[in-house]
Amino acid sequence: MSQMHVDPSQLTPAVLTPPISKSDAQRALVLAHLTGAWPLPVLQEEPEHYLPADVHVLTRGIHTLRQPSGTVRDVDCADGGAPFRIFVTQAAVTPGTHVRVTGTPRLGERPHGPLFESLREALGPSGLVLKEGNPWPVEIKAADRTGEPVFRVPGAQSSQYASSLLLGCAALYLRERHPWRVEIIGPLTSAGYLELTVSWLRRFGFSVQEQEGRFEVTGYRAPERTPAMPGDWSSLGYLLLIAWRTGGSVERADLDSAHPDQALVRLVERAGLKAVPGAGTNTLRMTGTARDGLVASGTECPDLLPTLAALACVLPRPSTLTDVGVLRLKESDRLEGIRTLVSAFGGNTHLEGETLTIHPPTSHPPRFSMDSRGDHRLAMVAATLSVLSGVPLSLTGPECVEKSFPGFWRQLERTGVRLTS
Ligand SMILES: O=C(O)C1=C[C@@H](OP(=O)(O)O)[C@@H](O)[C@H](O)C1
Ligand SMILES: C=C(OP(=O)(O)O)C(=O)O
Repeated sequence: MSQMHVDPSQLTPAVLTPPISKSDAQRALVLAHLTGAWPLPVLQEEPEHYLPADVHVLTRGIHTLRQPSGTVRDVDCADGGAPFRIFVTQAAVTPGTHVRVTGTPRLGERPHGPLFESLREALGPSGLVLKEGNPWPVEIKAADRTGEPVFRVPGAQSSQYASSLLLGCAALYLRERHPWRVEIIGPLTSAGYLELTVSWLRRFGFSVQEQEGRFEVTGYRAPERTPAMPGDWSSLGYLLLIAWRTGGSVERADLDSAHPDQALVRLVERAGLKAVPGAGTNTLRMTGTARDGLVASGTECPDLLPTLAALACVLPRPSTLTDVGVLRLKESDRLEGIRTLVSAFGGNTHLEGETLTIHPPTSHPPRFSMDSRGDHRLAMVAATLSVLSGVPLSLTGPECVEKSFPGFWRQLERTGVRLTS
């Protein structure tokens, strides 16, 4: 595992650029495939080295589904939760498909059972084969017919099950020309991501009816143009905080995006920070002086909580993160990761039920160390804390940022941070 030293002693203002959002791109990829807009022009225009690895993962998966059927094909989903879950449903509803899917050990450990069960319940009687290895490979032979047009799935662990199934409903609607729906059992976590899926379906011309936990695809009419791809609000979270500290700005910060992590703009206001327009379209900078702690929920914006935890370490008062249980189910146990980061920086955390309180340190340490545990967000969040505090960081495993933000280290260098191995 490689080592990186982050030296934030000579910061300078810069205009910083996030990558496109992998969550938006994954939805657009599937819908482009289904509606005849493949390959998606906006992705072709993006510099190859700036595309999140998870976008490549799903692109390869869909490419497989577009090949003539007949042979068993292997698909590697690497560490991609959403790409894997989205791909599984598309494979299950694409007649003639027979694939063997693999991924990292961590992806294999993450929960997928409710999605598999939902697919088996709806499509198993119609010929779907979905066999789990230990945990890999997951073998899928598509259903050749269908039955009752409904997928039922629990909402508690992940919104990705419902998003994946709703994209499956779009595929089945186009095939059968009658409505298909997803019924969510119990409360839905990360609901904003299912709304993101609905918003992409609509942008691609699908009609979606929503009513008390039921999401139904009821129509399709080709749109006049393919929608634009916004900058990634999860990545904008790190960059906006870095811009606050360095006096720089960020571009591609589209405030009309439907991404849940746009909540950052509202959530930091409690701490005394404000995002204001910078020079240029969709350019923002951050002003204000830290005066209080933060309050944020893992149900609203799970991927933002590690970023907010980094900010919490440099605020004058404690911060509260609620509904943190879902963080255990990500690329690493991020609840544990946040607690480790705060304590490496000299602060304290207190967990009561699903609520984590972060007490910032009274004085900053001379330096701190962090192991990313292969989790892109922990790597970028540790580096963000280093910039926010001016404290040098020794980071183990920096390369995992590829998953969502391959250009992260280059952006950090633009703002004067010196990186050495
Ligand atoms: O649908 C998506 O693109 C995502 C949904 C969220 O996951 P959960 O719904 O599992 O919380 C989020 O954490 C993940 O990074 C991306
Ligand atoms: C949880 C994440 O992604 P996924 O679930 O798609 O692996 C993430 O990017 O923070």
